[in-house]
Amino acid sequence: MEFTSYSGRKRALASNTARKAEFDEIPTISLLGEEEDLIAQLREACTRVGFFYIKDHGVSQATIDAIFDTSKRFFDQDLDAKNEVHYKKSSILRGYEPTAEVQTDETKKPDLNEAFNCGYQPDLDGQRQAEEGSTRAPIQSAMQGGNVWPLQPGFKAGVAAYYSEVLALARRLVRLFATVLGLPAHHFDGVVTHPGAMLRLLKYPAQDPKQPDALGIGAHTDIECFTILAQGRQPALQILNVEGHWIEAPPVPGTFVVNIGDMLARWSNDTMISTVHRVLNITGQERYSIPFFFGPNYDTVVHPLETCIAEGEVAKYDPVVAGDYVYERLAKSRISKEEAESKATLQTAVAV
Ligand SMILES: O=C(O)CCC(=O)C(=O)O
Ligand SMILES: [Fe+2]
Repeated sequence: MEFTSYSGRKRALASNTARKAEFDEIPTISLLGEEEDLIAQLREACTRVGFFYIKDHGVSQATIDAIFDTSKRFFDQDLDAKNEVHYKKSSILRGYEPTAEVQTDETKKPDLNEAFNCGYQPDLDGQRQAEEGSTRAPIQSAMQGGNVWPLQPGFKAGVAAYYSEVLALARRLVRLFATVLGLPAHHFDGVVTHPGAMLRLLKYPAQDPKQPDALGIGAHTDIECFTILAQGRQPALQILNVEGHWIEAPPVPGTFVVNIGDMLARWSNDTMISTVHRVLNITGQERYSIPFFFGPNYDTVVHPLETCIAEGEVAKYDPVVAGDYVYERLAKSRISKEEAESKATLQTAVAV
């Protein structure tokens, strides 16, 4: 058996069922660790597994509990209220995704989850700084546009509180990852000022264990640089390890799951690995989760870093504008090719 992800990579699949992870198969890393040790642990996790838990991350439990509560109240509304912010009303695929409208794995049925997506806007960023006038010509990307917000009282405030805290954590991870890649810690600071960072609220129904062709979310690799995932109480996330076995990544109180996405794999010339994962919720109960997908400012040109190309090696990927890459990948599992092609802003000149 084989699985081909959107990035074109093929991965071997040994079987279709998941087993419990062996101790240390998905490492847990404390962010309070001493810097040198922390970098060594992150290097190991990012280059060998692509998935790990972080603890002592600094995001308050009260904020996490509040966003899960906000999420539940959003999904509890009737379909008409949720469809007011349907993602097809947004030019950049933000808003509400009803169940079975997104097909992440083309070999399976559409995903069972319902979702709500929103992206960066300055009032969600507690660390925002006035930007200095840039001298370079602006690069347009296909992700130009804004969020859509439901009318639900307290929704935006609840999202903003969580988004701001998790964004600060993401910027901290960016500096640690820069160090892991042999760069100065502040190397990426200038390209994460208004980052392509998408927060996604997810609700998975309890699925029929006898219908394995429909998944909560089909097997995939994430699009952006890395994901910080808050899991609710139900274990359902599975990751495909290097031997081709599905292993469970259950929720662990006090932790987030962090995984590397395809954009950072490209940027690091595959030094960091983007690991296939899926959600199969056969717990008999509804499941909620909240991933935060972090990437650079959408106008950033991402091409393999010199420090990641060893002597005698070549860059494995062509340059991409971050926003174009994200739009193209989101569109692939959401809208028809014709709809995507008719989008005027997609005619972006890639100036390198
Ligand atoms: O819900 C989860 O645990 C994971 C969700 C996920 O993989 C995604 O939205 O990309
Ligand atoms: Fe994912």
